[in-house]
Amino acid sequence: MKIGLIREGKTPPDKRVVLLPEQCLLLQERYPEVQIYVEKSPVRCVPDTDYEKAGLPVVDNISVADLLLGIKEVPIEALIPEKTYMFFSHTIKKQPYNRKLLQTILQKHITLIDFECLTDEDGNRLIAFGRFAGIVGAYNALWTYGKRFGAYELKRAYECKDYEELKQELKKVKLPTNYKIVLTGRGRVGNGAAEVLDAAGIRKVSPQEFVGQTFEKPVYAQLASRDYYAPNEGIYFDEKEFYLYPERFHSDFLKYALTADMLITGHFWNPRSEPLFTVDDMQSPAFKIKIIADITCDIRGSVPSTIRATTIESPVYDFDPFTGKERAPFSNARFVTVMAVDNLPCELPLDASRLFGRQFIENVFPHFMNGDKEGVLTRATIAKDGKLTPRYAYLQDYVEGKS
Ligand SMILES: NC(=O)c1ccc[n+]([C@@H]2O[C@H](COP(=O)([O-])OP(=O)(O)OC[C@H]3O[C@@H](n4cnc5c(N)ncnc54)[C@H](O)[C@@H]3O)[C@@H](O)[C@H]2O)c1
Repeated sequence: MKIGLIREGKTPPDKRVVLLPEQCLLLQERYPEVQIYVEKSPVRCVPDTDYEKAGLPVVDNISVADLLLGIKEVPIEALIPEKTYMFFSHTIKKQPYNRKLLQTILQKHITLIDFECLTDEDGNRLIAFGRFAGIVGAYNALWTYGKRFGAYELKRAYECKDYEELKQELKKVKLPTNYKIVLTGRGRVGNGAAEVLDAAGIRKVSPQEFVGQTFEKPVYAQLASRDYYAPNEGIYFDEKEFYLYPERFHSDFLKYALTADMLITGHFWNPRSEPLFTVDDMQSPAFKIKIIADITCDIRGSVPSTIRATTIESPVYDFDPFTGKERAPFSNARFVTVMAVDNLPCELPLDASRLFGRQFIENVFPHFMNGDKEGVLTRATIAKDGKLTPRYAYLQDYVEGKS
């Protein structure tokens, strides 16, 4: 099997890659029938010469490979007919900006396997960048505090060579006594963010302690959905019911908003759920949060002050709860500063790629070699032989331009 690592072609270019040189060698060692080719790229976080040094062919034209691996959407003109591609296509929610991409994939008889759709039988994702989104998101939250209050200067995450250097930077963080950070989510993002807060020496306390006590040191609490959503009827919180019928639950987050200084989100949010709080809540003098790092980053979703995503170059804006408008960062003590970068793992591309590659080798590639007996690849295949597969047939009207 010939695998190709493609050059990322989206603008701005993404520096991440599916496999680092040593991971390519590992895959070839485990599966001698595999040969990996690398398309030349001036932007990848690993220079072409590192692949060459590892003895991997670095080529101008990747059409020699059958299975092509990338991260972001492939430019339409670069799509090679009849190949199998794996990347994040961002088409399964009928994203209008990628309609042409899916149309072209079908026209060119390309097999598209989407990384986002690779799950086990219980629906758990097998490969994702969440941990590094959490790590960079929490770091950016602490960077924002330093800037807003002039307390310390951190390098930006993308200026750090790697995660190790980022952890060294965290030694500069100085938060006041009893500074309280509330963190939502206990999945990949939530746990990645918790890693950074731990590395910054911020003590973890229970949600009950967080609300009810004062502390000599800065603290954080990591919340599960049950800690901040309550059933409309009865008192028993059933997680399965919450995932299936979020409209049967209401937000109980305000008790945290009245005691926390900073919010970092890392939960998954269903649009049928209530937001955590409202803009009216934010107008109350008792609403204490002044910095929100919304890693979840659904626009006007669970956090009403996230009125747009921000960029790595310009990661924060202020939100004025009294007008509902965006303002210049750090421009007024009454405003809430929002960090809503939606491509956080790109700030640490090498570490994020390494983790992704590891998941690819351990959780994904074996399914190519075992005849996909568990149906993992089939479940994630959106297009094949010029047609949508049955699982994704609901995209037909989107492809036809009808929705
Ligand atoms: N800003 C960025 O750059 C960036 C990057 C990656 C992911 N994200 C976002 O972060 C969020 C969390 O991602 P993750 O990888 O940690 O997900 P995950 O599945 O690992 O964890 C999700 C968390 O949300 C909770 N949750 C609440 N309602 C849920 C529901 N209906 N279904 C599933 N889980 C539910 C889970 O209990 C869990 O704690 C997602 O919205 C994702 O899009 C943002």
